[in-house]
Amino acid sequence: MTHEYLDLQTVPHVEGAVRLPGSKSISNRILLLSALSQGKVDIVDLLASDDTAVMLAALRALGVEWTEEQTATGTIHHVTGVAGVLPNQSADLFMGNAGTAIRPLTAALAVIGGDYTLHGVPRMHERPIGDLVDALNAAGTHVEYTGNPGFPPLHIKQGKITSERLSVRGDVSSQFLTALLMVAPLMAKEHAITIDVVGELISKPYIEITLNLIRRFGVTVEQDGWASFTIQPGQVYQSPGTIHVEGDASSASYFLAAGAIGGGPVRVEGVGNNSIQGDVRFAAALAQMGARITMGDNWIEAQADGPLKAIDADFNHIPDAAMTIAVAALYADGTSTLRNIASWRVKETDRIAAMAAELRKVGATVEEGPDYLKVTPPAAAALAPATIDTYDDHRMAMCFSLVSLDGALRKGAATRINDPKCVNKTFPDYFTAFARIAK
Ligand SMILES: O=C(O)C1=C[C@@H](OP(=O)(O)O)[C@@H](O)[C@H](O)C1
Ligand SMILES: C=C(OP(=O)(O)O)C(=O)O
Repeated sequence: MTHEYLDLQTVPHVEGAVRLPGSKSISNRILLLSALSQGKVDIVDLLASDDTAVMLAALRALGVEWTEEQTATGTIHHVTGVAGVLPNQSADLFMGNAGTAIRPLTAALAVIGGDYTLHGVPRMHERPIGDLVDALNAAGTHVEYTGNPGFPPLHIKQGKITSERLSVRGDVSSQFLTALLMVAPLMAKEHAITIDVVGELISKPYIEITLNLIRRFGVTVEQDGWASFTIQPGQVYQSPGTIHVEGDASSASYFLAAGAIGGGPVRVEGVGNNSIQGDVRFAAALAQMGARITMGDNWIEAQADGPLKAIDADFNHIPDAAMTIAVAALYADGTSTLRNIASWRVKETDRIAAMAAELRKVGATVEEGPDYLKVTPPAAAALAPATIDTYDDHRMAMCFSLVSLDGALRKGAATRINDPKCVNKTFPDYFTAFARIAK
C-alpha cells in the first residue's frame, strides 16, 4: 500500500484542448495482430502505459522483435511479425492487470502451444478467465490453473485444436470472444472455424473494434448477428504496413465531462466521428445530460449549457466511460441511474462498490445493486471535501479528479486523491493534462 497522494484545489472553470494518449484497446490488439502477422508493421502513436508495457514485454519474451523510434511528431513501433510461429516455445509472462493483454495472449499461446505461464498482480488473479479457458480446452487446447480454478495464474502446455466449432460465454467479459476471434485464423488452417456465443454478449462495441482491426490485417470474419462468427480457412494475417492508433475514447470521457460540468469548452483531439471505439458514444450520454457537444472527424468538444440533467440509462455498451457518468451525476439536478453495468464488479476493483463508497464521501446518496447504481447528489450547494481511495483503479483516480470542479448547480470540493499513480495503467500523464485545463 503506497501512501502517496495528490491534493486538488477547487477549480472554478475549465477550458482548453487535450491531445489524447493512444487507445489501450486498439494498442494491445494491434500489437498482438502485428506479432501474429506476416511482415513488418509500423505502429504510430501506440499508447505508452502499464497495459501496453506488459504486452510489449510479453512479445519480446516470446521472441517477437520490435523496436521503438521517437520522431518529431510522436513514436513509431516497428514490429516484425512471426506469421503465427513463435521463436520461444517457453516463457513466463507477467501481465500486470491488463485484461486486453492476458485474455488474447492466453488464446494465442493455447492455440499455438508450448510451455507458458501467465500471471499478474493480485487483482488479476481475482479477475475471471474461466469462460475463455473452457472454450479453448473444450476445443482441444491444454490450459491449466495453477491457483484458483477459473482465474489466473495459468500454465499453458501443448494441445491441439480438434473442433471446428467453439462456444464461449459472452456475459462476463467480451474480451473472451475478442481473444478467440483474434486467434481464429490460427485455428482455421484446413477447415472453417465457427465461434458461437452462449448467453448474452456484453460490451458489444469492443467486438466491433476487434473485427475492424482483424479486417485491417487482411482477415474476413463472417458474422451472424452477435450469435456466431465464422472464419474461412486459409486466411493469414498480413501486415497493413503502417497503422495509426486513435486517441483513447475512454480517456476522453474525463475531459468531456469536465467541460460539461465546469464550463468549457474543452476539446479532446484524437477521437471523433471517424472513431472505431464505442466509448465515443459517451458524448451522446453527456448530451442527454444537457451538455453542448460538437464533433469533427478527429475531435470532440464539450461545453456546459446550463445545469446538468439527471440521466437514467443502460450503459452496457460503454462500461468504462460510464464510470465518468456516475461522477458527473454529482452535478445533476436529480437522481441518476446507471443500469446493466454488472461487469464493473470484475474489473480493476469491484467498481460498483468502490464508486458507491467514494461518491458517498463527497455527500451523495447512493443505492448499489448487483448490476446498477443510483446516484443522488447532495442537497448542499457544494460537494464535501474528501480523501478519495482509488483501489488501484486508474478510472477511480481519473473520475474523482472531477469532484474538484465547480458546476452550475453545485460547487466542487478540495479533494485528496490517494495513490494517483494508478493512472499509469492507461494514462500516465493524466493529472498534468487535467491541470492544464483547470483555470
Ligand atoms: O476489449 C477491450 O478492449 C475491453 C473490453 C471491456 O471489457 P469487458 O468486455 O470485460 O466489459 C472494457 O471494459 C475494457 O476496458 C477493454
Ligand atoms: C476494465 C479495464 O481494463 P482491462 O483491459 O484490464 O479489462 C479498464 O481499462 O477500465
